[in-house]
Amino acid sequence: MHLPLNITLAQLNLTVGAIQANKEKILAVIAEHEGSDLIIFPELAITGYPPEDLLYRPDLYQVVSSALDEISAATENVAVAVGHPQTDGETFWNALTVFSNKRQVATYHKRKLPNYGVFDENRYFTPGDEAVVVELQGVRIGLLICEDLWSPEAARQTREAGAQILVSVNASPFEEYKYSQRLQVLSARCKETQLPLVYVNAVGGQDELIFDGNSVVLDASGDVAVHLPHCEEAVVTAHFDGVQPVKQKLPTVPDNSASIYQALVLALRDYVQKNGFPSVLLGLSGGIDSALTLALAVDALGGDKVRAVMMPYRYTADISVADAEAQAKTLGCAFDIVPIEPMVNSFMETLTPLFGNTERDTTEENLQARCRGVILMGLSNKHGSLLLTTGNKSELAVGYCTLYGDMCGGFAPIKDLPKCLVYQLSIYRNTLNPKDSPAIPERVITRAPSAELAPDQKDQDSLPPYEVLDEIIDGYAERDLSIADLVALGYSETLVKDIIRKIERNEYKRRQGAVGPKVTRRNFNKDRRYPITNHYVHTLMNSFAKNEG
Ligand SMILES: Nc1ncnc2c1ncn2[C@@H]1O[C@H](COP(=O)(O)OP(=O)(O)OC[C@H]2O[C@@H]([n+]3cccc(C(=O)O)c3)[C@H](O)[C@@H]2O)[C@@H](O)[C@H]1O
Ligand SMILES: Nc1ncnc2c1ncn2[C@@H]1O[C@H](COP(=O)(O)OP(=O)(O)OP(=O)(O)O)[C@@H](O)[C@H]1O
Ligand SMILES: NC(=O)CC[C@H](N)C(=O)O
Repeated sequence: MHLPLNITLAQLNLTVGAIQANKEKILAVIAEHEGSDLIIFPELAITGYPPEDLLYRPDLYQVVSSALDEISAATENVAVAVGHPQTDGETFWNALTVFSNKRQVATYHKRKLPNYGVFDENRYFTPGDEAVVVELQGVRIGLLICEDLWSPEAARQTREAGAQILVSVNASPFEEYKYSQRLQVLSARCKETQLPLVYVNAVGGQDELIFDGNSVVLDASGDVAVHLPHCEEAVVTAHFDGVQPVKQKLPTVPDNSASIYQALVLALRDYVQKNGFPSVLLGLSGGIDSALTLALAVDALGGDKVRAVMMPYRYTADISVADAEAQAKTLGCAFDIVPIEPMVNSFMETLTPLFGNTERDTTEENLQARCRGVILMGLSNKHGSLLLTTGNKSELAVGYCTLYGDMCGGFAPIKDLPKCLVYQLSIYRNTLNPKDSPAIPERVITRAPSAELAPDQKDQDSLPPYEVLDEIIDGYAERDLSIADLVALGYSETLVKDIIRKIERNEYKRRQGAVGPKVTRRNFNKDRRYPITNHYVHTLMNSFAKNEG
């Protein structure tokens, strides 16, 4: 006979390195949920995730230890499971401790350390080597940490050690379609072990990572009984009748566009707020990238914290100025028009004699982008406002952006969105406004994309259609397809080789670019760490030529 059990899932937004503030947040939840039997916090809750090389600092462990003492002292009426790094001076573990009755009941060490994609846990931690099960109200609870669940072994061993309910603490980052992928994995573990699972994820933006929450309780058949919201903090108590979770009303799961959009809003808001910026600004061109970035910024921070600057030059169409102004008005943010003609002319006067008898080329185009960068950085410095840079994944892939020009900025909200996804999210965002006041003017979505750096310039003068470009980038950079694979998909060899060369040649540019949130399965940051000085592209081209010959 088991007593009813109440388990509280604390899906909190914690801040990396803010050990005292994180502890205070944890203590506040404990004080509010003393009627619960067990409160569960996310993976490495004390330090936030991922603490990266902070884990090398010996002083970190002293601060963690005194925070844990305070948490332990608050557990007179409720048990608490809290994640933290731990060391004995030589070995370092990713740990989960259960406190109850003001004492440490058990500490579990993560057995499966993720070391792929954005993860680096082998750099810091040694894997644990045993299952840990604690008994609460006569129910045996097995402890797991995030990656432990992504293969069958650890959950199976925990069941063999006597667990009747699995509890997992997590810092599982968002990417497109991650929720359904995660649910399949979790559900498989429940079916294999025939045990229910309480899965508590972190929420919040942390540099390029977004933790999307979506904590769940699954029953022993792998069906969802409790589901916490996407990209919001939430503390929810799940009720267990014996070892069976009682089903609660489930929230609607946002579709692909909504889930990405909300994740980007969270990432932007947390980056700005956690880094202490009072406001943001951006260059608003009348094009779709800056328009979507503006909508995200206003949704994240409110119009009063956002400034848009239109900086026309002689190639800027009147409709670009009109659309930029209309959008800023609809979204209620500050808007300035600052023509760059005098600046460009002055630079050209100085540079022309130095250029000698050279032809006009992208140098002159880059100068326009750089004049805009100087204006925006001046405003950023003067007002302490963070400059948002507006490049998307397709442009950054092929280097279609100017260093120290439109790449100026401290955060890049859409850097991991291929251009086609920029369109998809813009169309989605417009469904949230009344038809007569779209968040993004319709013409911005329907007109042909242009950098407006030369007369009548269109992106497609230098690049293939974005549907094609995005497919090739996805195939080559995200799925590691070969030239032959891409040609077999129907793309011309010349085009495939040209895009691959551009991708490889522009690693240096991406490396200098601002940080921004991961959305795709493989971003150009932690997920794909390519050398800058790198001749593999020649190897690739040569070996393809040989295969063909
Ligand atoms: N491996 C390497 N390591 C370090 N630095 C390297 C490098 N290779 C070149 N560089 C340096 O980088 C410089 C070239 O880079 P950069 O100055 O950026 O200029 P670049 O890549 O030559 O030109 C920028 C391109 O982006 C297009 N654009 C610009 C602005 C906005 C948009 C848009 O639609 O959004 C498009 C523009 O039309 C042009 O085709 C060279 O002068 C060289 O010194
Ligand atoms: N006339 C302009 N006024 C203000 N900012 C501009 C202007 N032109 C370019 N920018 C800034 O530089 C970025 C690069 O934009 P550009 O127009 O060159 O091409 P894009 O990548 O198609 O971007 P967008 O779709 O926003 O126009 C813009 O997103 C914007 O932030
Ligand atoms: N922190 C972790 O162990 C995360 C790894 C895991 N595979 C995930 O993305 O959910």
